[in-house]
Amino acid sequence: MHIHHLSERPSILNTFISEIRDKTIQKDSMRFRRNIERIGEILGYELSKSLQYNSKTVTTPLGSLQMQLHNKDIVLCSILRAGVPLHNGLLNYFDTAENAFISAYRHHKDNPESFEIVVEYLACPNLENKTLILADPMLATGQSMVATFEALKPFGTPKEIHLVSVIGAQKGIDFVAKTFDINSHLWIAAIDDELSDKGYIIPGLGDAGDLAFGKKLQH
Ligand SMILES: O=P(O)(O)OC[C@H]1O[C@H](OP(=O)(O)OP(=O)(O)O)[C@H](O)[C@@H]1O
Ligand SMILES: O=c1cc[nH]c(=O)[nH]1
Ligand SMILES: [Mg+2]
Repeated sequence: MHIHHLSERPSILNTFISEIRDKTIQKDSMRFRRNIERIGEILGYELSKSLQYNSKTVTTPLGSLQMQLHNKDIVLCSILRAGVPLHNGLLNYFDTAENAFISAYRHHKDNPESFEIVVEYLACPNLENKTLILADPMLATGQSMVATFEALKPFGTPKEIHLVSVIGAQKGIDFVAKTFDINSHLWIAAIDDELSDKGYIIPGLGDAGDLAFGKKLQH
């Protein structure tokens, strides 16, 4: 898997990452969602440099020219709930993409430190020969990404796969790198070293779904 760690080189991206991490600024949920969306726009722009382009004729009022434009074969799939603002950011740029949504949540049985990933809702177009972008802002253990990938298999074989994430733990990245094809890509804004016993990224940012949409009751 090709790993593109985009904050390795400082840019305006760091401002948005610092705001979603900052324990005071992140409490403004509208700003939190918008920052995730802005990061999605930046990750989408960087990802776009690796897509396939074809020469197309563009006609202006004064003449015409050839331009390299990307194939409109993208399926954008995000994992509910925290994936929604990241999805919106990517869709701002890949505005003709087809869309897929999947729900994956951590179900804690008896022990709060152990959980399984439950996939319940899935709406997906045909993936055969498409460019699949899988988006989830947090890549902690990597289990949600892998469970999603498994659930999407009956919908066809994409010609290329791009994972997009905001913050990842090195352990989770190593796990997904083992599962996904060697030619797939991970576009990630920041990589942290640690994962807590409860599967939280350290220093991370906390619970992205709760910060974007509010606390949920466990059921
Ligand atoms: O890499 P993993 O260990 O699988 O963890 C990452 C998952 O955790 C978060 O979702 P969460 O379960 O908190 O659901 P939510 O979006 O509804 O808050 C996040 O959005 C990922 O889907
Ligand atoms: O640190 C983490 C891990 C999983 N999900 C989150 O929202 N945050
Ligand atoms: Mg959550």
